[in-house]
Amino acid sequence: MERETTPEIASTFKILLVGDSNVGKSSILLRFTDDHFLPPEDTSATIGVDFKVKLYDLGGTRYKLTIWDTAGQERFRTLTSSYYRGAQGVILVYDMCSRESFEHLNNWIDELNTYCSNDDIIKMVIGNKIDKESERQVPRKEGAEYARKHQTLFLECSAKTRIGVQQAVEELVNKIVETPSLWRKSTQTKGVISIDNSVTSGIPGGCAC
Ligand SMILES: Nc1nc2c(ncn2[C@@H]2O[C@H](COP(=O)(O)OP(=O)(O)OP(=O)(O)O)[C@@H](O)[C@H]2O)c(=O)[nH]1
Repeated sequence: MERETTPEIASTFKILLVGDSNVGKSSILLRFTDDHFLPPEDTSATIGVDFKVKLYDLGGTRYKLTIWDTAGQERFRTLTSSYYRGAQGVILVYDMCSRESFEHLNNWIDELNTYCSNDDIIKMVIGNKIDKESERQVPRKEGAEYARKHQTLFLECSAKTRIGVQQAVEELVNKIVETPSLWRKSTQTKGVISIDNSVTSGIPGGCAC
């Protein structure tokens, strides 16, 4: 009988979730890693930073994703610059029912440009909560236009219904894989975090961004 072999991990990618408080970053992460959605009464604001690790197979190759969920609230953002270190991808999230969170994307892009010196980093803008279509404040077209202007990937999703979540991460990882200059550099550099499937409040690390 043939024995199945566990594929080797080809590379470890660090992906960040940033955006205003309450847009659904933690919910998107939970949906992606555990296919679960917490009701509003069970959610709480992220303090500092959390991350989850997920093994991810793409085109027969296995990658380890460390996905960092950063606090949207200003008062918890004391470690900001270190979040970006060693990241290959960043997901900028807004709530499509909140024009304010969409308009604040500029601040998040400014922060990214300030703290991340790696021009190759793959960016994706995500409009979350599309299950609340009747409360929409940001037309899809406007989100897509914004992304085009800033040369980022774009998707709308719902962490609640799971629509678009898997696709978002898949598109981002695909793009990272297609940009070897990003991850070759990082895997050759010491300090890439390697922690098994657990959620923990972490001290950000990794290589220089
Ligand atoms: N209807 C709906 N509600 C959502 C969705 N995603 C998140 N929520 C709700 O939005 C609220 C905020 O979600 P979080 O995931 O905690 O938001 P966050 O961006 O991580 O917030 P911070 O940790 O403060 O930065 C919670 O009440 C969630 O239940 C979604 O896709 N649809």
